Amino acid sequence: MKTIIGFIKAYKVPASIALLLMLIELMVELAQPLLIRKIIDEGIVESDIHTIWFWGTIMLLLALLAFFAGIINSFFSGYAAQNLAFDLRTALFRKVQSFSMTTFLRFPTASLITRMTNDVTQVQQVFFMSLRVMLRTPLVVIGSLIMAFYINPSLALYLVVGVPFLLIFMYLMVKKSIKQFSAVQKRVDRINTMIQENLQAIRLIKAYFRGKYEGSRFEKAAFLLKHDTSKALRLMEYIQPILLIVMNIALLAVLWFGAGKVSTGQAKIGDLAAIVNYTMRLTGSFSMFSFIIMLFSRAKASADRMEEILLAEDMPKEKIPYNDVLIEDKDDVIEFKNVSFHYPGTTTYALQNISFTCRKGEKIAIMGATGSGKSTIFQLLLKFYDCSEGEIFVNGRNITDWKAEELRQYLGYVPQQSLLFTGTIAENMRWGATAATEEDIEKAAVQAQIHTSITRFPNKYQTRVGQKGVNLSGGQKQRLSIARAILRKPPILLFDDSTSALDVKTEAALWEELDTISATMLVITQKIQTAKGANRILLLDNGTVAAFGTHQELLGSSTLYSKIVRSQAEGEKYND
Ligand SMILES: Nc1ncnc2c1ncn2[C@@H]1O[C@H](COP(=O)(O)OP(=O)(O)OP(=O)(O)O)[C@@H](O)[C@H]1O
Repeated sequence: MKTIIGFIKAYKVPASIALLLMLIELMVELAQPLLIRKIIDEGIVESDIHTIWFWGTIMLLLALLAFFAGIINSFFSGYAAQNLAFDLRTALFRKVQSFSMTTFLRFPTASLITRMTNDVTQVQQVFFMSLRVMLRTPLVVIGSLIMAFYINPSLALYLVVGVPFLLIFMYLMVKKSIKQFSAVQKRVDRINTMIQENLQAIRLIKAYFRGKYEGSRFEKAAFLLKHDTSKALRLMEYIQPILLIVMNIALLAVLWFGAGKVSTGQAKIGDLAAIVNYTMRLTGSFSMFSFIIMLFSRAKASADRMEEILLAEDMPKEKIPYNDVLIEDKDDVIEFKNVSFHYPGTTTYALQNISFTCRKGEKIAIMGATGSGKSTIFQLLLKFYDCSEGEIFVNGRNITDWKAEELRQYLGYVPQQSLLFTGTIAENMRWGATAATEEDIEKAAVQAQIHTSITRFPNKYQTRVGQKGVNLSGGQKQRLSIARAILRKPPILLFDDSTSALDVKTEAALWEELDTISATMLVITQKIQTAKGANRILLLDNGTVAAFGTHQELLGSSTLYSKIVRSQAEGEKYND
């Protein structure tokens, strides 16, 4: 909560103005029964029409003052609450961007989305309501009690009896409901996860005819959300009647004993009317509490969830000085020295004792069965994770001495899954190289074998690709991702099975073009044909190096490699 309060502090000026205006409303509210008392005792009882007119006009003017104070209060409260929501959302987004991969994977994506949307809205609403009415409610309670004592202490005592009981009762309710609303927000997370997964996998669901099954899964999650929300709200439903019972008993006592005092002359009729009026306001404020408790409990749960993100560990601050100067070219551009690695939270090694070197300008193919650790090699090279054991050198410098930003400028990465952003083709290509000219873009597209396809679109490079590039084929998306990486002209290119969707002819043409680029390349592939085009092949088996050498060398020395070659040759024969 402390962190969120830090954000609120930035709006102390508009919030203070709003609170000041709210105090004006409050004072008018508390003055009304006093004025009523005056009108009854000095006007009605004394049959003085002038006094009735005078105090009646004052009452009207005060009501107008409260009306305008309320309008201006809404403006300032709205301004502060909207800006708070903006600040929280952007801070959360920036924080998530700064996460290390380990921290990022700790939070389900849908939960991050809920926290940046729904949770922020909960806090925004409560902040607005606090400045408008929430803080007024306890003040009305305190103010009404003080005024009642001021008018007639012995009658006011009847009101005081119930208040401590109600306060303790409400404290216990808040404690319980915060827990229940945290559970509700978790259910919202779950629903968001399901929606996200389903919309992404809509083709698969249709193809497998699993719409009904997914529908019933969603129904179950939606039912649990409804169930938990009702449970949390039910708690609130108990509060209202209990508050009303206690306060109505107090009101009856005031009326009963008040009537006695009026008849014996110990109190005036106006006093009794004013105290009854304060009691009604007190009751109204207490019943507002149940609503406030609900909003507050929900917002507290949301604030805690946001705080979890804001205080989560981000990438360790790098103490390495930024090295703008191009690093001296070394013959061995990449070197893995006895590298072992297991993902955080697991004990099984994804890579074990990996050693290999890649020379400048060389193209190395990385092969191996699925799960053998190929992509993990790239994850380590990109410094998404630190090695558990061993060392990695890029251009002779240990990557622990590379600033992540500098290293990633040096590496062009084409991920396994082609990801495109909503925008035009040109925007997608320029995404990693903002200074690229139109000629640069076209050249990269030609090299990536995508230029001809792009020119066939009516708007060519200005064609918009939908969410994740839905209007492009798998192969087109892969080539666009490759074009995006080579447009940055990095000295090292990493391809993670990025040509899997290409036909043999297009892929051959692609490598012919890419081979003219002077970059060093690491190419993860499943295809012997692609591997044959590389200078050397690194064959992984269950996280270890099974073989490393040229195609010919491996044919002679590695039974695993020969087996893969034979099986793919047979597959091709079968295809013919
Ligand atoms: N984020 C992660 N957390 C825990 N384990 C992981 C994670 N990513 C991968 N692994 C595990 O590490 C091992 C190597 O995975 P990796 O993705 O490197 O394999 P791969 O050879 O690239 O497979 P594929 O060809 O299917 O892409 C696998 O056993 C995998 O389950």
